[in-house]
Amino acid sequence: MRDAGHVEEIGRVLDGSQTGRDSFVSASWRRCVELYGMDPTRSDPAYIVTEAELRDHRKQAEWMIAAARSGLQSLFRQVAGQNYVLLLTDAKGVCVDFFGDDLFTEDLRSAGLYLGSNWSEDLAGTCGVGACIVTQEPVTVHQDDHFGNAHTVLSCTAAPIFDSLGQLAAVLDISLLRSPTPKSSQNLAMNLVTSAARRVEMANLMAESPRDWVLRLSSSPEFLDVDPEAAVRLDGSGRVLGYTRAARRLFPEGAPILGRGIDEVLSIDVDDLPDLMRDRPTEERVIEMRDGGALFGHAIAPKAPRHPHQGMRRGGPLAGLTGGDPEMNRLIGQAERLAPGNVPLLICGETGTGKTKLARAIHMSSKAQGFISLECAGLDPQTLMQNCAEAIGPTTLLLRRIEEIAPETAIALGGLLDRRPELRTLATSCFEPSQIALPRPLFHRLAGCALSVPPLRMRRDLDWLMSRHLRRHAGDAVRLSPSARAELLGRSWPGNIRELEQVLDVAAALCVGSVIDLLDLPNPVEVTPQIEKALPAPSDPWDMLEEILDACEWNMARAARRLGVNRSTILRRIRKAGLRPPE
Ligand SMILES: Nc1ncnc2c1ncn2[C@@H]1O[C@H](COP(=O)(O)OP(=O)(O)OP(=O)(O)O)[C@@H](O)[C@H]1O
Repeated sequence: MRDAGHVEEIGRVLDGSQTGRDSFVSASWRRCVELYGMDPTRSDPAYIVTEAELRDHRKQAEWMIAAARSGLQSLFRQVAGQNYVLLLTDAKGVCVDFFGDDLFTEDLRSAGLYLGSNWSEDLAGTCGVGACIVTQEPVTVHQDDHFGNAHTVLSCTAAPIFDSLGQLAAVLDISLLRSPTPKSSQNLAMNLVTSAARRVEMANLMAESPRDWVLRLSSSPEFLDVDPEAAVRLDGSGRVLGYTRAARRLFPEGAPILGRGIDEVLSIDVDDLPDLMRDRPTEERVIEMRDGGALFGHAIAPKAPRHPHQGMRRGGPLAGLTGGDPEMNRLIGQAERLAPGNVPLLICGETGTGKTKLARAIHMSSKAQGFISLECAGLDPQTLMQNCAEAIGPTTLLLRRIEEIAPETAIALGGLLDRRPELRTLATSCFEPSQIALPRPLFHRLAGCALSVPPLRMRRDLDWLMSRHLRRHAGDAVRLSPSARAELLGRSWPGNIRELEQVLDVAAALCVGSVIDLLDLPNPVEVTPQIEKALPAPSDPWDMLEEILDACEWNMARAARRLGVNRSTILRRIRKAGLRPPE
């Protein structure tokens, strides 16, 4: 009776009645009859391609099968024991990979759920894979949503997988031989299959992008690094070379995406990508969208650049750091010449002047492939070693605020650099080189050349920095009134560019309309000498003298070598500190 009712309902839909079916199902039924000339009363068996045809289909889909395999395996593990079967079909609907429970092989075969079955709509009628190919959207075709009577026991949920150029490449289908009657019972299957399809697209994009930047995006900071929602692959000038399906939403509906500049839709350009790398806290990796809203970004640098300097926009990431200030131009000139070599660099300057940004730009202009960034305050020797253990080949080791390194970590670092010549250090410090309290040998290992970043109050490109920040973070329309601009140009900026950015962000949020006026500017925060005094003093390696002596079994010569001083200094310090060797 159910079969007769099904045929009768198809008839009513063809006559234009609404029967409560999803509209994509009704549309598919109409295509089956009117376009493919199918008869709902016939129970046609599944269409299986020949062995030779299957080999061809699998060969063409080889790259997708490889990209999808581990995703499918983990999805199958999640649904193990629940009678689901997973199919990966190519864009024509032919099943090229298959995961099912061996117990049901015969049942699955007779339902057409196995390798080589063709689920395109014109052969199989309304079905999950077929409807997904036509609509290019995830769908559930549940029981008598199917057109042919042969399939009305099945429930099929399918999601499309797109290649990085936006073309449909495959369909991932999760099917049940027997399912509960409500279609909503398949909501979980829908979530599983769409997430798995998204991950396959991500894996595919990553696999084809070792020489390009990839920007991963997520609306939730918690999932940014582990399971991002979308990703784009970018060339050296920030143009889109590839994308996952979910990244479409960033771009205007219907407009082409490939070749567009990422700065057209997000408030960043290619020079900002190093600031979005994983070593930065997630909450600092916020990207504003041109049409409002914000996303969290995770940029992955090319593993093997096409050529150390090739591919980046003319001038490269270093040139993007100056707006014509003569001191900055001189510094950038030095950095450009030093970047490709292996000389360890010590980058000094006040807080917020852009030392870290300069270090990242130097890394991007170097031959190094790996990039490790560590904050020295609180860094223990184990964490240092663990972070460096996985580095293979030429690697940049960025040590932020080297003046805060603990003595035992400084000792470990010296040993590490001895053993691992492929690590090139870039160290930053808020102190002048002469004020940095480090054992001499280590200091010289880190400071092959010292670069000094000028404070903002000395820079003559403040105007350029302000306009650039406003353009990227507040939108093209927002500008400064002449009096607000004059006030900002006259400030002393103890917090340097970081402070400037915060002042502009606050002003842009407070201003009414698109002009920032004097009253919109937050008052400058002056750091008083008392506050400065309260800041922790740089750590002193002599505080660790006893531990160092213990580690050297009280051998004065060894301890002297570790601390980079002579034996008599060690003896003098031992006396001064009243230390005694253990009994
Ligand atoms: N040349 C520049 N052009 C534009 N923005 C810059 C430039 N240099 C730094 N910035 C911005 O200024 C902020 C501070 O930069 P960064 O973290 O590199 O400073 P820093 O000197 O390393 O600070 P600290 O020593 O306090 O860690 C960041 O938001 C960075 O993007």
